[in-house]
Amino acid sequence: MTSKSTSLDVHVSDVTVTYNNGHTALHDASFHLRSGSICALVGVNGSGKSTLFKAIMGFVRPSRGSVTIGGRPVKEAQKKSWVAYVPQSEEVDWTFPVSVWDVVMMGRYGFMNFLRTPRAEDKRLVRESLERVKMWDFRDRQIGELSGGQKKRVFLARALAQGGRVILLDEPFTGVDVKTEAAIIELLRELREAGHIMLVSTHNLGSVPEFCDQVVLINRTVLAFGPTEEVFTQANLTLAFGGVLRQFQFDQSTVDETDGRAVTLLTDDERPVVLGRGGHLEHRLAEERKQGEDS
Ligand SMILES: Nc1ncnc2c1ncn2[C@@H]1O[C@H](COP(=O)(O)OP(=O)(O)OP(=O)(O)O)[C@@H](O)[C@H]1O
Repeated sequence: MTSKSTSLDVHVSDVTVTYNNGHTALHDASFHLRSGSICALVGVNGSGKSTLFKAIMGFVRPSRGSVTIGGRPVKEAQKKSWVAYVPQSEEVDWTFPVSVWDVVMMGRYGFMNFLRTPRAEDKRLVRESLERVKMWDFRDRQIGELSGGQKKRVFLARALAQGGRVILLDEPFTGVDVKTEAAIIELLRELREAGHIMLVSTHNLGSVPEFCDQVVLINRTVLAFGPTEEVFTQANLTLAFGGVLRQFQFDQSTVDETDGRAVTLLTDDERPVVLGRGGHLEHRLAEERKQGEDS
């Protein structure tokens, strides 16, 4: 395991991935993630988000370009369990008879011998991780008997138990209620403070400005990458989503006709992103206003 202070920046440089059937799912993709940051990965279905995750995990090999983690090749990062993955619900066989405890213990497999006998340290880390996501009381439950949000938290606990410094989250908010979403976001913020890197694929555009420092907009290549307020513009989102993105413009507030605000909602049918008259992110402004009032 690495110490908390080890910087494990992720460099994706000109990555092209072509599958065995000849399909190029991703070409010339480049971006860079710093320690202690959260980056959203946003794109339509089939735009190459999972392919990018697989390239960072070392499950597919780029035909061109490279991915490095802490300056090392992904194969080395894989051996050291630096990269952890929180899967989409659809990828998991929920009928498989394993308990919550077993799933989180899987995060420790990379540190065990071939008999997979957990040591005291493994058990301690599993317990701590379950407590951290507030799922300790559910440790003996079968994984299939949990709600969508609880399942997500268990897989996040597995990533924590693994000690993953780079955590890839695939659609963590699908099928979870607003309260659970807020709890997951809070946890991701804590992990950011602790120096983790998180790359979060999401269709939930409205929550991205709430917690993501950066955004990668993707459609078979990186269309835009940078700070959220620079990348999350109407023009870029339209470029990434094309006709899928629905736009609503409101020229007047229904609450107070004289407040002079006009907003645009952009949504691909989950939580919309709200842009003000000048195309700025409304969420950021609301937060800045609140901070101003508090200070
Ligand atoms: N193993 C594979 N062999 C061939 N083509 C593949 C393979 N995996 C994915 N693809 C293709 O590569 C493209 C990108 O797929 P990918 O799963 O990376 O997209 P995605 O952005 O994660 O999609 P979604 O949002 O639907 O999960 C798609 O056209 C897909 O059909």
